[in-house]
Amino acid sequence: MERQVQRLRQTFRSGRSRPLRFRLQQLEALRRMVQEREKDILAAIAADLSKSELNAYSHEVITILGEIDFMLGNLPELASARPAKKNLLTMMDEAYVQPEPLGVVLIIGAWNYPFVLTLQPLVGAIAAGNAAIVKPSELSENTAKILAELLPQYLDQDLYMIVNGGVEETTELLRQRFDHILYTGNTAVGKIVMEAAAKHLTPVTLELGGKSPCYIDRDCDLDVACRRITWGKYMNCGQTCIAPDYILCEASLQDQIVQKIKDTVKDFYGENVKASPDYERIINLRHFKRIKSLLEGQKIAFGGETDEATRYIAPTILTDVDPNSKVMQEEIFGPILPIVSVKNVEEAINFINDREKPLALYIFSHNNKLIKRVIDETSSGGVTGNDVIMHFTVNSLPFGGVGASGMGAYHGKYSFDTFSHQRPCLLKGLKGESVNKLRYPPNSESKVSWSKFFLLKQFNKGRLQLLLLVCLVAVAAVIVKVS
Ligand SMILES: NC(=O)c1ccc[n+]([C@@H]2O[C@H](COP(=O)([O-])OP(=O)(O)OC[C@H]3O[C@@H](n4cnc5c(N)ncnc54)[C@H](O)[C@@H]3O)[C@@H](O)[C@H]2O)c1
Ligand SMILES: CCCCCCCCCCCCCCCCCC=O
Repeated sequence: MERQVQRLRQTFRSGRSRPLRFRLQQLEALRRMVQEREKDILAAIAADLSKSELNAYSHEVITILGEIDFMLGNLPELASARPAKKNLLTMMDEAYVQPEPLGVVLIIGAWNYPFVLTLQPLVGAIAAGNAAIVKPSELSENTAKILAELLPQYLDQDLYMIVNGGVEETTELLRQRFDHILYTGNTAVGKIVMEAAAKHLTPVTLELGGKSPCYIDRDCDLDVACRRITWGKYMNCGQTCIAPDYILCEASLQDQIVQKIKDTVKDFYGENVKASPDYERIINLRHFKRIKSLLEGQKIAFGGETDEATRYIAPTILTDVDPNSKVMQEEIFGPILPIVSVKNVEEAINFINDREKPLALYIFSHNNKLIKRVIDETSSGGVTGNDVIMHFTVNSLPFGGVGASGMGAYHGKYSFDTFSHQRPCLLKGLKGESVNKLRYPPNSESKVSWSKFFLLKQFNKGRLQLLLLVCLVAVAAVIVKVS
Protein backbone atom coordinates (compact mmCIF):
# COMPACT_ATOMS: atom_id res chain seq x y z
CA MET A 1 0.00 0.00 0.00
CA GLU A 2 2.83 2.33 0.95
CA ARG A 3 4.36 1.97 -2.52
CA GLN A 4 1.04 2.70 -4.21
CA VAL A 5 0.49 5.88 -2.20
CA GLN A 6 4.08 6.81 -2.97
CA ARG A 7 3.46 6.37 -6.71
CA LEU A 8 0.47 8.70 -6.57
CA ARG A 9 2.43 11.22 -4.53
CA GLN A 10 5.27 11.23 -7.05
CA THR A 11 2.88 11.87 -9.91
CA PHE A 12 1.17 14.60 -7.90
CA ARG A 13 4.57 16.20 -7.24
CA SER A 14 5.32 16.14 -10.94
CA GLY A 15 2.49 18.69 -11.27
CA ARG A 16 0.46 16.60 -13.74
CA SER A 17 -2.86 16.99 -11.90
CA ARG A 18 -2.64 20.77 -11.56
CA PRO A 19 -3.36 22.33 -14.97
CA LEU A 20 -7.02 23.18 -15.44
CA ARG A 21 -7.05 21.50 -18.82
CA PHE A 22 -5.96 18.22 -17.28
CA ARG A 23 -8.61 18.38 -14.54
CA LEU A 24 -11.33 19.14 -17.09
CA GLN A 25 -10.16 16.22 -19.27
CA GLN A 26 -10.34 13.81 -16.32
CA LEU A 27 -13.81 15.03 -15.36
CA GLU A 28 -14.94 14.63 -18.95
CA ALA A 29 -13.50 11.10 -18.97
CA LEU A 30 -15.44 10.33 -15.80
CA ARG A 31 -18.62 11.60 -17.44
CA ARG A 32 -17.88 9.42 -20.48
CA MET A 33 -17.43 6.44 -18.17
CA VAL A 34 -20.86 7.01 -16.60
CA GLN A 35 -22.53 7.49 -19.96
CA GLU A 36 -20.82 4.69 -21.90
CA ARG A 37 -21.04 2.12 -19.10
CA GLU A 38 -24.40 3.20 -17.68
CA LYS A 39 -25.96 -0.24 -18.11
CA ASP A 40 -23.21 -2.01 -16.14
CA ILE A 41 -23.23 0.62 -13.43
CA LEU A 42 -27.01 0.47 -13.00
CA ALA A 43 -26.93 -3.34 -12.92
CA ALA A 44 -24.30 -3.30 -10.16
CA ILE A 45 -26.19 -0.80 -7.97
CA ALA A 46 -29.44 -2.68 -8.61
CA ALA A 47 -27.84 -5.98 -7.56
CA ASP A 48 -26.38 -4.52 -4.36
CA LEU A 49 -29.58 -2.96 -3.07
CA SER A 50 -32.30 -4.98 -4.88
CA LYS A 51 -33.11 -1.74 -6.62
CA SER A 52 -34.75 -1.11 -9.97
CA GLU A 53 -32.39 0.29 -12.57
CA LEU A 54 -34.70 3.30 -12.92
CA ASN A 55 -34.31 4.03 -9.21
CA ALA A 56 -30.56 3.43 -9.43
CA TYR A 57 -30.45 6.09 -12.13
CA SER A 58 -32.51 8.69 -10.28
CA HIS A 59 -31.02 8.02 -6.82
CA GLU A 60 -27.40 7.93 -7.91
CA VAL A 61 -26.33 8.39 -11.53
CA ILE A 62 -28.22 11.64 -12.03
CA THR A 63 -26.47 13.20 -9.02
CA ILE A 64 -23.02 12.29 -10.35
CA LEU A 65 -23.74 13.65 -13.82
CA GLY A 66 -25.05 16.86 -12.23
CA GLU A 67 -21.94 17.20 -10.06
CA ILE A 68 -19.57 16.63 -13.00
CA ASP A 69 -21.47 19.18 -15.10
CA PHE A 70 -21.29 21.68 -12.27
CA MET A 71 -17.52 21.28 -12.00
CA LEU A 72 -16.99 21.45 -15.76
CA GLY A 73 -19.01 24.66 -15.90
CA ASN A 74 -17.54 26.33 -12.83
CA LEU A 75 -13.99 25.05 -12.48
CA PRO A 76 -12.22 28.00 -14.13
CA GLU A 77 -13.90 30.38 -11.69
CA LEU A 78 -13.49 28.12 -8.63
CA ALA A 79 -9.80 27.54 -9.29
CA SER A 80 -8.85 31.12 -10.02
CA ALA A 81 -7.21 33.44 -7.55
CA ARG A 82 -9.58 35.76 -5.64
CA PRO A 83 -8.33 39.29 -4.95
CA ALA A 84 -8.33 40.15 -1.26
CA LYS A 85 -9.04 43.48 0.48
CA LYS A 86 -5.98 45.41 1.50
CA ASN A 87 -5.13 47.85 4.28
CA LEU A 88 -3.30 51.18 4.07
CA LEU A 89 0.06 49.50 4.58
CA THR A 90 -0.44 47.08 1.69
CA MET A 91 -2.53 49.20 -0.65
CA MET A 92 0.19 49.16 -3.33
CA ASP A 93 0.73 45.40 -3.12
CA GLU A 94 -1.02 42.46 -4.64
CA ALA A 95 -3.14 40.40 -2.21
CA TYR A 96 -5.12 37.36 -3.26
CA VAL A 97 -6.30 33.91 -2.22
CA GLN A 98 -5.07 31.12 -4.47
CA PRO A 99 -6.81 27.74 -4.07
CA GLU A 100 -4.26 24.94 -4.35
CA PRO A 101 -4.61 21.16 -4.31
CA LEU A 102 -3.85 19.37 -1.04
CA GLY A 103 -1.96 16.39 -2.46
CA VAL A 104 -2.99 12.74 -2.18
CA VAL A 105 -6.44 12.30 -0.63
CA LEU A 106 -8.31 9.24 0.57
CA ILE A 107 -12.05 8.78 -0.04
CA ILE A 108 -13.83 6.04 1.90
CA GLY A 109 -17.37 5.39 0.65
CA ALA A 110 -20.44 3.78 2.22
CA TRP A 111 -22.71 1.06 0.83
CA ASN A 112 -26.17 2.63 0.96
CA TYR A 113 -25.70 4.86 -2.12
CA PRO A 114 -22.50 3.15 -3.20
CA PHE A 115 -22.00 4.98 -6.45
CA VAL A 116 -22.80 8.54 -5.43
CA LEU A 117 -21.12 8.42 -2.01
CA THR A 118 -17.88 7.20 -3.58
CA LEU A 119 -17.74 9.20 -6.79
CA GLN A 120 -19.20 12.55 -5.72
CA PRO A 121 -16.23 13.25 -3.42
CA LEU A 122 -13.88 12.04 -6.19
CA VAL A 123 -15.31 14.65 -8.56
CA GLY A 124 -14.37 17.33 -6.01
CA ALA A 125 -10.91 15.86 -5.45
CA ILE A 126 -10.13 15.79 -9.19
CA ALA A 127 -11.56 19.27 -9.73
CA ALA A 128 -9.33 20.66 -6.99
CA GLY A 129 -6.26 19.08 -8.63
CA ASN A 130 -5.49 16.24 -6.20
CA ALA A 131 -4.43 12.63 -6.58
CA ALA A 132 -6.90 10.26 -4.90
CA ILE A 133 -7.36 6.77 -3.57
CA VAL A 134 -10.95 5.62 -3.52
CA LYS A 135 -12.11 2.86 -1.15
CA PRO A 136 -15.71 1.79 -1.86
CA SER A 137 -17.64 -0.13 0.77
CA GLU A 138 -17.14 -3.87 0.69
CA LEU A 139 -20.83 -4.38 1.55
CA SER A 140 -21.95 -3.09 -1.86
CA GLU A 141 -19.64 -5.54 -3.59
CA ASN A 142 -21.06 -5.28 -7.11
CA THR A 143 -20.63 -1.53 -7.25
CA ALA A 144 -17.15 -1.86 -5.73
CA LYS A 145 -16.24 -4.37 -8.45
CA ILE A 146 -17.54 -2.33 -11.37
CA LEU A 147 -15.76 0.77 -10.08
CA ALA A 148 -12.50 -1.18 -9.84
CA GLU A 149 -12.98 -2.32 -13.41
CA LEU A 150 -14.00 1.02 -14.91
CA LEU A 151 -12.06 3.76 -13.14
CA PRO A 152 -8.62 2.62 -14.41
CA GLN A 153 -10.00 2.46 -17.96
CA TYR A 154 -11.05 6.10 -17.95
CA LEU A 155 -8.89 7.96 -15.42
CA ASP A 156 -5.15 8.55 -15.13
CA GLN A 157 -3.94 5.49 -13.24
CA ASP A 158 -0.93 7.20 -11.70
CA LEU A 159 -3.16 9.75 -10.02
CA TYR A 160 -6.45 8.02 -9.23
CA MET A 161 -6.55 4.56 -7.76
CA ILE A 162 -9.22 2.28 -6.39
CA VAL A 163 -8.59 -0.09 -3.48
CA ASN A 164 -11.20 -2.71 -2.70
CA GLY A 165 -11.46 -4.65 0.51
CA GLY A 166 -12.84 -4.62 4.03
CA VAL A 167 -11.63 -3.65 7.48
CA GLU A 168 -8.15 -5.11 6.95
CA GLU A 169 -7.47 -3.18 3.73
CA THR A 170 -8.99 0.03 5.12
CA THR A 171 -6.90 -0.27 8.27
CA GLU A 172 -3.78 -0.69 6.14
CA LEU A 173 -4.78 2.32 4.04
CA LEU A 174 -5.33 4.40 7.16
CA ARG A 175 -1.73 3.73 8.27
CA GLN A 176 -0.54 5.70 5.24
CA ARG A 177 -0.05 9.40 5.15
CA PHE A 178 -2.69 11.35 3.24
CA ASP A 179 -3.30 15.06 2.83
CA HIS A 180 -7.03 14.74 3.46
CA ILE A 181 -9.47 11.93 4.24
CA LEU A 182 -13.16 12.07 3.42
CA TYR A 183 -15.00 9.25 5.14
CA THR A 184 -18.69 8.38 4.82
CA GLY A 185 -20.20 5.86 7.21
CA ASN A 186 -21.06 5.26 10.84
CA THR A 187 -19.87 7.29 13.80
CA ALA A 188 -17.88 4.46 15.46
CA VAL A 189 -15.69 3.98 12.37
CA GLY A 190 -15.55 7.77 11.98
CA LYS A 191 -13.66 7.86 15.29
CA ILE A 192 -11.23 5.17 14.05
CA VAL A 193 -10.61 7.20 10.90
CA MET A 194 -10.03 10.41 12.85
CA GLU A 195 -7.64 8.69 15.26
CA ALA A 196 -5.60 7.24 12.39
CA ALA A 197 -5.58 10.62 10.61
CA ALA A 198 -4.39 12.39 13.77
CA LYS A 199 -1.15 10.39 13.69
CA HIS A 200 -0.21 12.24 10.47
CA LEU A 201 -2.06 15.47 11.33
CA THR A 202 -4.26 14.75 8.31
CA PRO A 203 -7.46 16.81 8.18
CA VAL A 204 -10.71 14.86 7.86
CA THR A 205 -14.19 15.33 6.52
CA LEU A 206 -16.51 12.92 8.32
CA GLU A 207 -19.89 12.30 6.73
CA LEU A 208 -21.62 10.40 9.52
CA GLY A 209 -25.20 9.61 10.49
CA GLY A 210 -27.61 10.00 13.39
CA LYS A 211 -31.30 10.23 14.10
CA SER A 212 -32.84 12.92 11.90
CA PRO A 213 -36.06 14.23 13.48
CA CYS A 214 -39.16 15.33 11.59
CA TYR A 215 -41.51 17.72 13.38
CA ILE A 216 -45.05 18.06 12.04
CA ASP A 217 -46.90 21.13 13.23
CA ARG A 218 -50.66 21.15 13.85
CA ASP A 219 -50.97 23.98 11.30
CA CYS A 220 -49.92 21.93 8.28
CA ASP A 221 -51.24 20.24 5.14
CA LEU A 222 -50.99 16.70 6.47
CA ASP A 223 -51.70 15.06 3.09
CA VAL A 224 -48.71 16.75 1.49
CA ALA A 225 -46.47 16.30 4.55
CA CYS A 226 -47.22 12.57 4.80
CA ARG A 227 -46.67 12.00 1.07
CA ARG A 228 -43.25 13.66 1.21
CA ILE A 229 -42.27 11.86 4.40
CA THR A 230 -43.36 8.49 2.97
CA TRP A 231 -41.12 9.10 -0.06
CA GLY A 232 -38.05 10.06 1.98
CA LYS A 233 -38.49 7.44 4.70
CA TYR A 234 -39.07 4.35 2.58
CA MET A 235 -36.81 5.26 -0.35
CA ASN A 236 -33.91 2.76 -0.45
CA CYS A 237 -35.82 0.80 2.23
CA GLY A 238 -34.99 3.48 4.80
CA GLN A 239 -31.25 3.09 4.27
CA THR A 240 -30.63 6.78 3.68
CA CYS A 241 -28.42 8.82 5.99
CA ILE A 242 -30.82 11.78 5.86
CA ALA A 243 -34.08 9.79 5.96
CA PRO A 244 -36.51 11.20 8.54
CA ASP A 245 -35.68 8.85 11.41
CA TYR A 246 -38.74 9.60 13.59
CA ILE A 247 -41.75 11.93 13.74
CA LEU A 248 -42.43 14.39 16.54
CA CYS A 249 -46.00 15.71 16.69
CA GLU A 250 -48.89 16.43 19.03
CA ALA A 251 -50.67 13.24 20.14
CA SER A 252 -53.89 14.32 18.40
CA LEU A 253 -52.19 14.14 14.96
CA GLN A 254 -50.85 10.61 15.36
CA ASP A 255 -53.79 8.59 13.98
CA GLN A 256 -54.27 10.88 10.98
CA ILE A 257 -50.57 10.65 10.15
CA VAL A 258 -50.65 6.84 10.33
CA GLN A 259 -53.68 6.71 8.02
CA LYS A 260 -52.20 9.14 5.48
CA ILE A 261 -48.82 7.38 5.34
CA LYS A 262 -50.62 4.05 5.00
CA ASP A 263 -52.65 5.42 2.05
CA THR A 264 -49.54 6.86 0.44
CA VAL A 265 -47.63 3.57 0.76
CA LYS A 266 -50.50 1.94 -1.15
CA ASP A 267 -50.36 4.71 -3.80
CA PHE A 268 -46.59 4.41 -4.20
CA TYR A 269 -46.00 0.67 -3.94
CA GLY A 270 -49.42 -0.90 -4.55
CA GLU A 271 -51.32 -3.43 -2.38
CA ASN A 272 -48.37 -5.80 -2.38
CA VAL A 273 -45.30 -3.79 -1.44
CA LYS A 274 -43.10 -6.89 -1.76
CA ALA A 275 -43.86 -7.05 -5.47
CA SER A 276 -43.13 -3.37 -6.14
CA PRO A 277 -40.03 -2.69 -8.26
CA ASP A 278 -39.69 0.59 -6.34
CA TYR A 279 -39.20 -1.00 -2.93
CA GLU A 280 -35.69 -2.12 -2.02
CA ARG A 281 -34.35 -4.70 0.43
CA ILE A 282 -32.04 -4.53 3.45
CA ILE A 283 -28.37 -4.79 2.46
CA ASN A 284 -27.48 -7.91 4.52
CA LEU A 285 -28.65 -10.29 7.21
CA ARG A 286 -26.82 -8.48 10.02
CA HIS A 287 -28.65 -5.24 9.31
CA PHE A 288 -31.93 -7.14 8.73
CA LYS A 289 -31.70 -8.71 12.21
CA ARG A 290 -30.68 -5.41 13.80
CA ILE A 291 -33.64 -3.55 12.30
CA LYS A 292 -36.10 -6.36 13.06
CA SER A 293 -35.03 -6.34 16.70
CA LEU A 294 -36.08 -2.67 16.93
CA LEU A 295 -39.70 -3.80 16.56
CA GLU A 296 -39.66 -5.81 19.77
CA GLY A 297 -42.09 -4.52 22.38
CA GLN A 298 -43.36 -1.73 20.10
CA LYS A 299 -46.93 -0.85 19.10
CA ILE A 300 -46.99 -1.51 15.34
CA ALA A 301 -49.68 0.70 13.81
CA PHE A 302 -48.85 -0.30 10.27
CA GLY A 303 -46.58 -2.82 8.52
CA GLY A 304 -44.19 -4.89 10.61
CA GLU A 305 -44.00 -7.87 8.21
CA THR A 306 -40.53 -9.26 7.61
CA ASP A 307 -39.03 -12.01 5.46
CA GLU A 308 -35.54 -13.11 6.35
CA ALA A 309 -34.96 -15.07 3.13
CA THR A 310 -35.28 -11.94 0.98
CA ARG A 311 -34.33 -9.44 3.73
CA TYR A 312 -37.69 -7.72 3.25
CA ILE A 313 -39.02 -5.40 5.93
CA ALA A 314 -42.36 -3.74 5.19
CA PRO A 315 -42.87 0.01 5.49
CA THR A 316 -43.69 0.23 9.19
CA ILE A 317 -45.04 2.85 11.61
CA LEU A 318 -44.72 2.62 15.38
CA THR A 319 -47.02 4.73 17.57
CA ASP A 320 -46.84 6.04 21.16
CA VAL A 321 -43.14 5.30 21.15
CA ASP A 322 -41.30 5.69 24.45
CA PRO A 323 -38.33 8.03 23.90
CA ASN A 324 -36.22 5.69 26.06
CA SER A 325 -36.92 2.59 23.97
CA LYS A 326 -34.21 0.95 21.85
CA VAL A 327 -35.66 2.22 18.56
CA MET A 328 -35.08 5.77 19.83
CA GLN A 329 -31.49 5.14 20.96
CA GLU A 330 -29.82 4.34 17.62
CA GLU A 331 -30.15 5.44 14.00
CA ILE A 332 -32.79 3.13 12.48
CA PHE A 333 -31.43 3.01 8.91
CA GLY A 334 -34.40 0.91 7.85
CA PRO A 335 -38.11 1.31 6.97
CA ILE A 336 -39.40 1.79 10.53
CA LEU A 337 -40.97 5.13 11.43
CA PRO A 338 -41.59 5.79 15.13
CA ILE A 339 -43.99 8.55 16.18
CA VAL A 340 -43.18 10.27 19.47
CA SER A 341 -45.76 12.65 20.96
CA VAL A 342 -44.83 16.09 22.17
CA LYS A 343 -47.16 18.73 23.65
CA ASN A 344 -45.99 21.59 21.46
CA VAL A 345 -43.13 23.05 19.45
CA GLU A 346 -41.15 24.00 22.62
CA GLU A 347 -41.17 20.39 23.70
CA ALA A 348 -40.10 19.29 20.20
CA ILE A 349 -37.19 21.76 20.29
CA ASN A 350 -36.11 20.52 23.72
CA PHE A 351 -36.42 16.91 22.57
CA ILE A 352 -34.07 17.62 19.65
CA ASN A 353 -31.62 19.61 21.76
CA ASP A 354 -31.46 16.91 24.46
CA ARG A 355 -29.94 14.53 21.89
CA GLU A 356 -26.88 14.41 19.60
CA LYS A 357 -26.93 16.94 16.77
CA PRO A 358 -28.64 15.20 13.83
CA LEU A 359 -27.50 15.07 10.22
CA ALA A 360 -30.82 16.48 8.99
CA LEU A 361 -33.86 18.16 10.50
CA TYR A 362 -37.29 18.40 8.92
CA ILE A 363 -40.12 20.74 9.91
CA PHE A 364 -43.56 20.73 8.33
CA SER A 365 -45.84 23.74 8.88
CA HIS A 366 -47.83 26.42 7.08
CA ASN A 367 -46.22 28.82 9.52
CA ASN A 368 -42.85 30.00 8.21
CA LYS A 369 -42.11 31.80 11.49
CA LEU A 370 -42.41 28.49 13.33
CA ILE A 371 -40.08 26.81 10.83
CA LYS A 372 -37.51 29.60 11.28
CA ARG A 373 -37.88 29.40 15.05
CA VAL A 374 -37.12 25.66 15.08
CA ILE A 375 -34.10 26.33 12.85
CA ASP A 376 -32.90 29.16 15.13
CA GLU A 377 -33.30 27.18 18.34
CA THR A 378 -31.76 23.86 17.26
CA SER A 379 -28.69 22.62 15.38
CA SER A 380 -28.32 19.97 12.67
CA GLY A 381 -26.14 19.19 9.65
CA GLY A 382 -28.83 20.45 7.27
CA VAL A 383 -32.50 21.40 7.20
CA THR A 384 -35.36 21.06 4.75
CA GLY A 385 -38.62 22.83 5.58
CA ASN A 386 -41.85 21.26 4.31
CA ASP A 387 -40.01 18.42 2.56
CA VAL A 388 -37.37 15.78 3.24
CA ILE A 389 -34.05 14.77 1.61
CA MET A 390 -34.16 17.58 -0.96
CA HIS A 391 -31.39 19.77 0.52
CA PHE A 392 -29.02 16.97 -0.55
CA THR A 393 -29.90 17.64 -4.18
CA VAL A 394 -29.04 21.36 -4.18
CA ASN A 395 -25.34 21.51 -4.96
CA SER A 396 -25.07 25.17 -4.05
CA LEU A 397 -25.70 24.06 -0.43
CA PRO A 398 -22.91 22.45 1.61
CA PHE A 399 -23.74 18.88 2.61
CA GLY A 400 -22.38 17.60 5.90
CA GLY A 401 -22.99 16.99 9.57
CA VAL A 402 -22.29 18.81 12.81
CA GLY A 403 -21.29 17.37 16.20
CA ALA A 404 -21.87 13.62 16.23
CA SER A 405 -23.27 13.67 12.68
CA GLY A 406 -19.93 14.71 11.23
CA MET A 407 -17.59 17.53 10.35
CA GLY A 408 -16.82 19.36 7.14
CA ALA A 409 -18.99 19.39 4.06
CA TYR A 410 -18.97 18.78 0.33
CA HIS A 411 -21.04 19.05 -2.89
CA GLY A 412 -20.42 21.57 -5.68
CA LYS A 413 -18.22 24.48 -4.64
CA TYR A 414 -17.94 23.03 -1.13
CA SER A 415 -16.32 19.85 -2.51
CA PHE A 416 -13.80 21.97 -4.36
CA ASP A 417 -13.06 23.92 -1.16
CA THR A 418 -12.84 20.76 0.97
CA PHE A 419 -10.11 19.38 -1.27
CA SER A 420 -8.25 22.71 -1.62
CA HIS A 421 -6.02 24.81 0.56
CA GLN A 422 -7.02 28.47 0.42
CA ARG A 423 -3.54 29.91 0.15
CA PRO A 424 -3.19 33.58 1.11
CA CYS A 425 -0.65 35.38 -1.09
CA LEU A 426 0.75 38.89 -0.61
CA LEU A 427 3.16 40.13 -3.27
CA LYS A 428 5.10 43.27 -2.41
CA GLY A 429 7.60 45.36 -4.30
CA LEU A 430 11.07 46.17 -2.97
CA LYS A 431 10.38 49.90 -2.61
CA GLY A 432 8.62 51.86 0.14
CA GLU A 433 11.20 51.40 2.91
CA SER A 434 10.27 54.77 4.41
CA VAL A 435 6.89 53.39 5.45
CA ASN A 436 8.42 50.06 6.47
CA LYS A 437 10.64 51.88 8.99
CA LEU A 438 7.53 52.04 11.16
CA ARG A 439 7.80 48.33 11.89
CA TYR A 440 11.57 48.12 12.28
CA PRO A 441 13.19 48.53 15.71
CA PRO A 442 13.68 50.64 17.70
CA ASN A 443 9.97 51.14 18.46
CA SER A 444 8.56 54.46 19.73
CA GLU A 445 5.28 56.08 20.78
CA SER A 446 5.09 57.86 17.46
CA LYS A 447 5.65 54.66 15.48
CA VAL A 448 2.84 52.94 17.43
CA SER A 449 0.59 55.89 16.69
CA TRP A 450 1.36 55.69 12.97
CA SER A 451 0.94 51.91 12.97
CA LYS A 452 -2.51 52.41 14.51
CA PHE A 453 -3.32 54.80 11.71
CA PHE A 454 -2.19 52.42 8.99
CA LEU A 455 -3.52 49.19 10.44
CA LEU A 456 -6.39 50.02 12.77
CA LYS A 457 -7.51 53.30 11.23
CA GLN A 458 -7.38 54.76 14.79
CA PHE A 459 -5.71 58.13 14.89
CA ASN A 460 -6.23 60.85 17.46
CA LYS A 461 -6.47 63.70 14.96
CA GLY A 462 -9.53 65.58 13.67
CA ARG A 463 -11.47 64.23 10.67
CA LEU A 464 -10.14 66.90 8.29
CA GLN A 465 -6.54 66.22 9.28
CA LEU A 466 -7.20 62.53 8.88
CA LEU A 467 -8.57 63.03 5.37
CA LEU A 468 -5.56 65.14 4.51
CA LEU A 469 -3.25 62.47 5.81
CA VAL A 470 -4.92 59.74 3.80
CA CYS A 471 -4.53 61.89 0.66
CA LEU A 472 -0.89 62.50 1.48
CA VAL A 473 -0.21 58.83 2.02
CA ALA A 474 -1.97 57.98 -1.22
CA VAL A 475 0.03 60.59 -3.16
CA ALA A 476 3.27 59.42 -1.51
CA ALA A 477 2.45 55.82 -2.38
CA VAL A 478 1.75 56.70 -6.01
CA ILE A 479 5.01 58.64 -6.21
CA VAL A 480 6.91 55.70 -4.73
CA LYS A 481 5.26 53.30 -7.16
CA VAL A 482 5.87 55.47 -10.22
CA SER A 483 9.49 56.17 -9.31
N1 LIG B 1 -23.38 11.70 6.03
C1 LIG B 1 -23.49 10.99 4.94
O1 LIG B 1 -23.36 11.47 3.82
C2 LIG B 1 -23.77 9.52 5.02
C3 LIG B 1 -24.07 8.83 3.86
C4 LIG B 1 -24.31 7.47 3.95
C5 LIG B 1 -24.27 6.83 5.16
N2 LIG B 1 -24.01 7.55 6.27
C6 LIG B 1 -24.04 6.88 7.56
O2 LIG B 1 -23.26 5.72 7.49
C7 LIG B 1 -23.83 4.71 8.28
C8 LIG B 1 -24.03 3.48 7.45
O3 LIG B 1 -22.87 3.15 6.82
P1 LIG B 1 -21.91 1.98 7.36
O4 LIG B 1 -21.00 2.53 8.39
O5 LIG B 1 -22.76 0.81 7.67
O6 LIG B 1 -21.11 1.75 6.02
P2 LIG B 1 -19.98 0.73 5.73
O7 LIG B 1 -20.10 -0.49 6.57
O8 LIG B 1 -20.01 0.60 4.28
O9 LIG B 1 -18.68 1.48 6.22
C9 LIG B 1 -18.22 2.66 5.62
C10 LIG B 1 -16.79 2.48 5.23
O10 LIG B 1 -15.99 2.26 6.39
C11 LIG B 1 -15.14 1.15 6.19
N3 LIG B 1 -14.95 0.48 7.47
C12 LIG B 1 -15.84 -0.31 8.11
N4 LIG B 1 -15.33 -0.74 9.29
C13 LIG B 1 -14.08 -0.22 9.37
C14 LIG B 1 -13.05 -0.28 10.37
N5 LIG B 1 -13.18 -0.98 11.48
N6 LIG B 1 -11.92 0.40 10.13
C15 LIG B 1 -11.77 1.11 9.01
N7 LIG B 1 -12.71 1.21 8.05
C16 LIG B 1 -13.85 0.56 8.22
C17 LIG B 1 -15.86 0.29 5.18
O11 LIG B 1 -14.94 -0.52 4.48
C18 LIG B 1 -16.55 1.28 4.31
O12 LIG B 1 -15.77 1.69 3.22
C19 LIG B 1 -25.10 5.27 8.81
O13 LIG B 1 -24.88 5.75 10.10
C20 LIG B 1 -25.39 6.42 7.88
O14 LIG B 1 -26.18 7.44 8.43
C21 LIG B 1 -23.75 8.85 6.24
C1 LIG C 1 -39.27 16.54 -11.74
C2 LIG C 1 -38.65 15.21 -11.45
C3 LIG C 1 -37.48 15.33 -10.57
C4 LIG C 1 -36.98 13.99 -10.11
C5 LIG C 1 -35.87 14.21 -9.18
C6 LIG C 1 -35.56 12.97 -8.38
C7 LIG C 1 -34.68 13.37 -7.27
C8 LIG C 1 -34.34 12.21 -6.46
C9 LIG C 1 -33.22 12.54 -5.60
C10 LIG C 1 -32.92 11.45 -4.69
C11 LIG C 1 -31.57 11.60 -4.15
C12 LIG C 1 -31.36 10.71 -3.04
C13 LIG C 1 -29.95 10.68 -2.65
C14 LIG C 1 -29.83 10.55 -1.22
C15 LIG C 1 -28.43 10.32 -0.85
C16 LIG C 1 -28.32 10.40 0.58
C17 LIG C 1 -26.95 10.09 1.02
C18 LIG C 1 -26.98 9.47 2.33
O1 LIG C 1 -27.32 8.34 2.52
